Amino acid sequence: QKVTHSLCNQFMESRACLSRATTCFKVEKIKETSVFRSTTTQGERFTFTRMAQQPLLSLPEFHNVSTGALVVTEPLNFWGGARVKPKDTKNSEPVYEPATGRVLCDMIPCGEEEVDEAIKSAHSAYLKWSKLSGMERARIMLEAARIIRERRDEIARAEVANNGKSITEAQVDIDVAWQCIEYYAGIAPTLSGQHIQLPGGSFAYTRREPLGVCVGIGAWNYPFQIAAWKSAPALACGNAMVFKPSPMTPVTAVMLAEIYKEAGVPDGLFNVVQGGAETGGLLCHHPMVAKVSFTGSVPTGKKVMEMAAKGVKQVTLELGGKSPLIIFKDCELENAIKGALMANFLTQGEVCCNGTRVFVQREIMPQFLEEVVKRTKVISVGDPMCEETRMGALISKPHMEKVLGFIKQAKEQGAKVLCGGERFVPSDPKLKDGYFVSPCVLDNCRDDMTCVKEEIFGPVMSVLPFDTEDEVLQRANNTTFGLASGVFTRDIARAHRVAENLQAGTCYINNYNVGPVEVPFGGYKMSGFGRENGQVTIEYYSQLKTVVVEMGDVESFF
Ligand SMILES: NC(=O)C1=CN([C@@H]2O[C@H](COP(=O)(O)OP(=O)(O)OC[C@H]3O[C@@H](n4cnc5c(N)ncnc54)[C@H](O)[C@@H]3O)[C@@H](O)[C@H]2O)C=CC1
Ligand SMILES: C[N+](C)(C)CCCC(=O)O
Repeated sequence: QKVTHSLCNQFMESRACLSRATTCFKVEKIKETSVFRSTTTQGERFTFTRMAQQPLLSLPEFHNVSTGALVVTEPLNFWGGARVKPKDTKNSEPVYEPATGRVLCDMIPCGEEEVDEAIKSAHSAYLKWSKLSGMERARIMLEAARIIRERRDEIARAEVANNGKSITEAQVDIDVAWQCIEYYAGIAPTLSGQHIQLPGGSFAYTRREPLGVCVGIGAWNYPFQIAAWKSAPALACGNAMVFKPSPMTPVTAVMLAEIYKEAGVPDGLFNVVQGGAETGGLLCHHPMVAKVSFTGSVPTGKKVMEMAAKGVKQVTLELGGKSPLIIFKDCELENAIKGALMANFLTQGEVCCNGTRVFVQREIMPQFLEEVVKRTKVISVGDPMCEETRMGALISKPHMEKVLGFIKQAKEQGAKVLCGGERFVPSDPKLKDGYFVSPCVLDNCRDDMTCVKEEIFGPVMSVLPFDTEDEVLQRANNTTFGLASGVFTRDIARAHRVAENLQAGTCYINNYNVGPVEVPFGGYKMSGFGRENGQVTIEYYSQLKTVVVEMGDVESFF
């Protein structure tokens, strides 16, 4: 209510201010884009965004929601500027709150007709949005970033209820989301081409143009943040987007859609369709889609690429990893220990770039293990809505069982569990059916064990001893994945040499899992291609047109 009032006031003030100035400004409301444009008597154009032409869209009130209390009943699809009720509820699937195992809402997948409607809605918005200048797009995006900042807590709480991660982490995720939108808003006005001089006064220039309708397909580990990482560069370049969240986390993407709408984007610019593999397939095959950006597993990534290949659509793939973290004996041990914990236990270990193969130089192994185990044992696992909690619940019961299965298999293959690795039942009775696993450190690991080769996507750190730099580099690179890597050492030359020789899209030196939005993120090898974040991502959401201009006569051979 408070927000609604303050924005309405702002709007009324803007209108009042403009009507006071009617002698110099002709005000015209451009309905479709929700951008108010005014022309001065001198004919200069002045555009500003604001926005609330109607009472603001209602976001569910998540402010004080506690674990076990939220039930989501509003439709979770969004296109044409509004939430859309599903046409057919027959394939509905329950969505669980990971911390309690209780049903939070139903995920009702979109069928062919709905996907088609969403894509057509995106296309009509694209035709308007792509004609705005970068500055005009930027203003609206900055407003979206501001609204996210203002609603950080309620979005974070919804994310916690749906994903199970701790509120502290969810708040950071929401911050990263608005920072990403703010960052690309800053880049939007800088998009430009080149001017090339040719003989006889002729010349050519290049224009950076959008692709059209882009599809985003998200994973369940960072639901809101992934939607922002994909939509921000897409929108900055002048594209529209249809986003499909994971069927396990359908709740927060639609909040982003409402926020973009409130900020002033044309209806249809950012749409949400719910569904799983089938809906994803419909999106990838649709002839009006120009690009697919996917985050998820390697097998699904391959399918997405195959489907996109049929329509020669561009693809960005953010896939899994089994990243190495190399800790040399000359490191600052305290930081290396903190780095190893950050590399393994964020979001209950469900992070694609986690450094889950921790290579420790043999001489410092005893001190390293002692400290890491001591600190892992005191990680507070429990109610993810509590500020004190540091680790919440895994995404689903089957996923929890899969993670526990990996740990069992590791033991059978000779690994030693130094701590954790069991289902954890918090004392609070409402959490007794939650999907909690105590964070686990595995010793006595070998490179050929399943826990060292495969992505577990749970709170499991595998520790491996090494002796020399050459040996550890060879072992670290002996994987089909290549998303991230890390090295802890005080030797500056070694740090850069190791970074150069690790086959991965990111190498962290003396830290791990920091992800400022200014920095490109993406994989080598089977961890995918294309990048998210950073300036370079503009290249993945735009195309270059060359315009050649003849200033003389045509020279013809004929
Ligand atoms: N790179 C990353 O950040 C992530 C990696 N993973 C890995 O993947 C494993 C399985 O997790 P899932 O969520 O089941 O990943 P997934 O790869 O099956 O699903 C990711 C997204 O793709 C969609 N999808 C599934 N099949 C599709 C198809 N045929 N066409 C188009 N879209 C399709 C899903 O609905 C979801 O939105 C995890 O255990 C983990 O190892 C999972 C989540 C994130
Ligand atoms: C951990 N962080 C935020 C740096 C990267 C998350 C990427 C992902 O798993 O989708």
